[in-house]
Amino acid sequence: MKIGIPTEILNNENRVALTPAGVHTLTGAGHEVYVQTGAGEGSSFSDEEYTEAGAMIVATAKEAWSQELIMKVKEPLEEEYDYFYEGQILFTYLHLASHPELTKVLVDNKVIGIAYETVQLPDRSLPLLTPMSEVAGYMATQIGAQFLEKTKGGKGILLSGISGVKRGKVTIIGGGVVGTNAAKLAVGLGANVTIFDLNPVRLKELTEYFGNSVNVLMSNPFDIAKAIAESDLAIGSVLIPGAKAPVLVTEEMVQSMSESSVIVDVAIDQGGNFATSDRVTTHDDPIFIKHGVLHYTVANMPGAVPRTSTIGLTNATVPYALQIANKGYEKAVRDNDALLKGINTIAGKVTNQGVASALGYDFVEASSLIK
Ligand SMILES: NC(=O)C1=CN([C@@H]2O[C@H](COP(=O)(O)OP(=O)(O)OC[C@H]3O[C@@H](n4cnc5c(N)ncnc54)[C@H](O)[C@@H]3O)[C@@H](O)[C@H]2O)C=CC1
Ligand SMILES: CC(=O)C(=O)O
Repeated sequence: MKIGIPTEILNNENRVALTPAGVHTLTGAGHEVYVQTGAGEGSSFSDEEYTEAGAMIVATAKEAWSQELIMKVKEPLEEEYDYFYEGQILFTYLHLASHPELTKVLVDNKVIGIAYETVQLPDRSLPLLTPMSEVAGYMATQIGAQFLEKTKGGKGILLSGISGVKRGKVTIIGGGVVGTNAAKLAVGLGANVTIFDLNPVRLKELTEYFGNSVNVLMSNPFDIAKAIAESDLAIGSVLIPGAKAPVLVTEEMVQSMSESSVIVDVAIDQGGNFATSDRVTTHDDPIFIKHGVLHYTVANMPGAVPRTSTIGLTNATVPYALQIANKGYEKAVRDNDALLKGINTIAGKVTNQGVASALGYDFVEASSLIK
């Protein structure tokens, strides 16, 4: 199969969909990989390294986009919509529930949109989201700690505290991959950490994992309101796969936070968990202030640590890309239910229940549209 790797064009998106090692695996299996010149630069992979791994370097985005299978990192931007064509296989993060225009263009052009974030194993885990969630979880605490510094606009709190001075409070809503990694770093810094989750099994796992170093609580509006009011740093990491993110922190709760506290709404890529997260920010200009609280709502946080993220992403995606390329997408998804769950659009239909409900499309089972 012919595989295209365009350069990412989102603000400070320095990741690329494949490392040279990933290219080597695909070309070794007999596929042709076309990498747009410079696509790996942000992750410190040169055109020469891609060539050595067996890729062909192409000069333009159009050439990369005109292949059969397009592998990307982020959801396409408006400037890229003209590259869509009927039957094209697009394998990338899509987050369609919060992107109605992109959904319409994919549907109108009958693109086969396979979203990394909805590929789901039988145990309900999300193997192509997990590596970037690990990154974003660690970053959420790291970034939150930085923006609590007075020089960055924060209230001037050191999360660890010092002898004789109390430590900072961190509240994490959603104890999945992002939430757990955010908590690991916050505990490491010595903060007073509370995690909320709704799933009793997950609550038990978190309690066993963290012991007494974290307060693990059942998610409900009453206790979330109390925790948020006392938080120096609040992190949003609740996901319902495919669907628009649930808003669990109301505007009133944000108003109850003290001046210059910090919110990092990691779930912003699906719309965000805070009622006040009304815009997506960029790495160039990551913060806005509402009710005196700093909001960080960057939807491509791992783009800031591209070397780690590109390698982690490629490790996860290549086995699936190989199945699509070796068998063709129809047989690949028939043989692998996890990959079937990744299909969000096909033949002009929306095939993810969460996306269909969020955007008002009829939901059609992907399996009914696969030969
Ligand atoms: N902004 C960025 O750059 C990035 C954003 N993300 C996003 O972060 C979000 C979280 O991702 P993961 O941690 O991988 O998901 P996950 O599926 O591992 O975790 C979600 C957790 O939310 C819990 N949950 C569901 N409903 C809840 C409720 N009402 N209250 C409390 N908890 C509830 C689930 O039980 C689960 O433990 C996703 O939207 C993902 O796309 C991930 C990576 C990068
Ligand atoms: C998950 C996602 O959208 C990202 O890593 O940018």
